[in-house]
Amino acid sequence: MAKSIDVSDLNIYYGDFLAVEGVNMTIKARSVTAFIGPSGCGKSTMLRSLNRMHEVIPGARVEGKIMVDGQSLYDASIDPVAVRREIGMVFQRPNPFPTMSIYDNVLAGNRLNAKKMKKSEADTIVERSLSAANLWAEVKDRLNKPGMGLSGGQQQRLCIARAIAVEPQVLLMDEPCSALDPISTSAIEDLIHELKTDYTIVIVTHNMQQAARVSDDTGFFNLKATGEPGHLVEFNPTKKMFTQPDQESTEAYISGRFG
Ligand SMILES: Nc1ncnc2c1ncn2[C@@H]1O[C@H](COP(=O)(O)OP(=O)(O)OP(=O)(O)O)[C@@H](O)[C@H]1O
Repeated sequence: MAKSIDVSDLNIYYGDFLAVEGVNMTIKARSVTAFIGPSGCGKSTMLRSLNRMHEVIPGARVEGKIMVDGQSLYDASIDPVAVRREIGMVFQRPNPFPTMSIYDNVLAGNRLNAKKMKKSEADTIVERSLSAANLWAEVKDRLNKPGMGLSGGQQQRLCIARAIAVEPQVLLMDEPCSALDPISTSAIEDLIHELKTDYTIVIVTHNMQQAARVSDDTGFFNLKATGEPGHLVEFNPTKKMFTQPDQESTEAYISGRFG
C-alpha cells in the first residue's frame, strides 16, 4: 500500500513568485519524513505539491518531477482528484465536518468516491479506521453524536481516521499537533509511529523534539535571504541530522540559534 516518492529538480511557483527552488529528495515508503525550517521557507508549499493540492490555488504550478512508485504525479494522464484520494492530508487545525456525526465524518471521503455502500461494509470501515486512529474505544458508544463534540485531540484523530478510511498510500500532515495540548500531541505521535507500518508519512513540524521523536528522515528547508525562494538545505536520517548535520545552518537552526 505505502509508496515511495522521488522528487527531482522541483520548483514551486505561486504565479510569478518562485516559493521553493531546486528540491531533490527521496521519501521512503513505510517511514516518517519530517520537514523542518523557519517560517516562510516553503514547507507547507512543498507538502501540498506532493498531492497536487498546490495547484488548486489560481496561478500556482510546479516544474520538475515527482515520481510516486515510479509513476509521474504531474503526468497529463493523471487525475489530480484520484491523486488526492491516494495521498491523503491532515491539516493543522482539526476540521471535522461540523454537521456530521462521528460515524459520517469517518465515511465522508468514501461517500465522495460515490459508490453506494452496504451498512455492514460502512460499519467495518468505520471501526477499522477509528481503531487504526486509536479512537475506537473512546467513541464506539457515541458514533452518532456530532464529531464537533469531541476534544481537540480526539477531533484530530477523527480527521486521521477520515483520511485513512479511503485507504490512501501516503499521509501528509501539516503541523498536525500545533493546536493540541501535550497529552493529545503525545497520542498523535504514538499514532504516527504505528501508522508508518502501513503508510508513507510526511509531516511538517515546527517542533524540533517532535521531528526527532517521530521521524526517520528529516528535510531542513531555509531561505538564502529574505525574498529569496526556499530550498532544501539538507536531507538526512533524523538521527544524523540531530547529532551530526552536514550543514552549519542546520546545526544553527536545530540548536535554536535562528528561526
Ligand atoms: N497562496 C499563496 N499565494 C502566494 N504566496 C504564497 C501562498 N501560500 C504561501 N505563499 C508564499 O510561499 C512561501 C512559502 O510559504 P509556506 O506557507 O509554504 O511556508 P512554510 O515554511 O510552511 O511557513 P510556516 O512555517 O510559517 O507555515 C512564502 O513566501 C509564502 O508567503
